[in-house]
Amino acid sequence: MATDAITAHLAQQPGIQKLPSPKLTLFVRRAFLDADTCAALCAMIDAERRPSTISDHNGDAAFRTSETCDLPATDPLVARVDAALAAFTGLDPLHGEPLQGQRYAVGQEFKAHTDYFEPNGVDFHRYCSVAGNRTWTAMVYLNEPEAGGATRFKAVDKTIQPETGKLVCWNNHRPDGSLNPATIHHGMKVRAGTKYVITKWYRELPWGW
Ligand SMILES: O=C(O)CCC(=O)C(=O)O
Ligand SMILES: [Fe+2]
Repeated sequence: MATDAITAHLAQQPGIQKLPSPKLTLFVRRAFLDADTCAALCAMIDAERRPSTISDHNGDAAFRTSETCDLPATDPLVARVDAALAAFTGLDPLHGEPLQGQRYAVGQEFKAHTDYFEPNGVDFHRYCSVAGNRTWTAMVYLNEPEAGGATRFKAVDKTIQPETGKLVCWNNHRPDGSLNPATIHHGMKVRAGTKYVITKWYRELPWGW
């Protein structure tokens, strides 16, 4: 589906909320996943985590301090969540990167960044030569840390609080197809407890599954 068709499809989903901003196409759907599914995903993330990485290193070793888990697409639960994300968003599952989990302990964060790859960045070819750049991001909070851990979109002055099962998705491009710097967002420091999310990024072209 074309970008505009995805936006229209999302806008029709039950329970959807659209950010009222001309600068950023972003949707929130509370209780997208049930608590049992979220808990099972948290356990998978706990079992297989590794330090998170970034592209285009900027010299700040503390830029992304969380841990990441590559969730196996062959696992029935992961496959069900993947299919639910594709159906809800209308995005082509073949254009999706493998689903990932992210875990933030107290003090961990992912500083302000965009999810697309900078066309002039040193890592662009490495990450984008096969499937192109990222199009949409879908993220689901799997739990509620006791304090901190919100996601802040500073360009539109919007802060989203973690809530078990809450889906946030946004278009990394503007309606005219250009990359949208207003998608800049910060996974803020967890102050108490642990934060878990899943992230699903979609590409311009098939991922090559
Ligand atoms: O954890 C968050 O709130 C944001 C995560 C994020 O931006 C990412 O993984 O790209
Ligand atoms: Fe991000």
